[in-house]
Amino acid sequence: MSQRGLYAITDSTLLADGKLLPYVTAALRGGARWLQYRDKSGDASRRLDEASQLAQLCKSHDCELIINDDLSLASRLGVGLHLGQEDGSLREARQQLGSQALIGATCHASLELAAQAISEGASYIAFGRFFQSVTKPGAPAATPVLLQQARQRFSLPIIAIGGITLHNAPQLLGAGADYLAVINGLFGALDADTVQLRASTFSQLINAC
Ligand SMILES: Cc1ncc(COP(=O)(O)OP(=O)(O)O)c(N)n1
Ligand SMILES: Cc1nc(C(=O)O)sc1CCOP(=O)(O)O
Ligand SMILES: [Mg+2]
Repeated sequence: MSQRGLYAITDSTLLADGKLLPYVTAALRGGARWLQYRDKSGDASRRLDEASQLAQLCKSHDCELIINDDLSLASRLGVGLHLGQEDGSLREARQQLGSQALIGATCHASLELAAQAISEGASYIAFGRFFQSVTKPGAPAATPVLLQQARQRFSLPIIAIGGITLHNAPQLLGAGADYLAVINGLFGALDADTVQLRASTFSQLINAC
């Protein structure tokens, strides 16, 4: 598994109307290393269907698939999982998914939440939001200094999220982020070609740091 890269996150509003597969394909062609399926609908059968298709796509592009919020879907597909503070037990997820599974935790702007997540079995820690986010405007704010502190204290992958664009990404990379988790700055594009170009530019920025 690569240790740095672009972490693309899907959004059911941005990727409605048949855009999910072509836009994700474009992100993977552009070099996204991790993909999170983030769908807040309660439509279990559509979620299973979409996540299964994404699992195939990720496999053929050597990309890790991570399911947001839903341990049972991650377990069913044998893929990774991302849990927020209100999304259930990391220990239970680790137990159910096994020692090799990629399991991430939202840590907001708190090194203590990160230390706790690591002790409970997280494979990566995610901090944010670093900039104003169209997708999640109410998320608590974090600053790049936090990334520097996390870098000094923890050795597992550090993820930055929230309002990230090609323009502001270098600040976070310079402060120590390993992965940039992006929704609107990647998928908020008029066509799939633009998504691919953005993904490859993010990937180049990350590799250059
Ligand atoms: C990589 C990454 N970091 C943070 C989040 C946010 O998770 P959460 O706080 O559970 O919020 P929702 O995404 O579930 O709305 C994330 N999804 N991914
Ligand atoms: C899902 C999510 N979680 C955040 C956090 O800070 O925990 S910010 C966020 C939204 C990320 O989307 P965009 O790249 O469009 O800002
Ligand atoms: Mg969540």
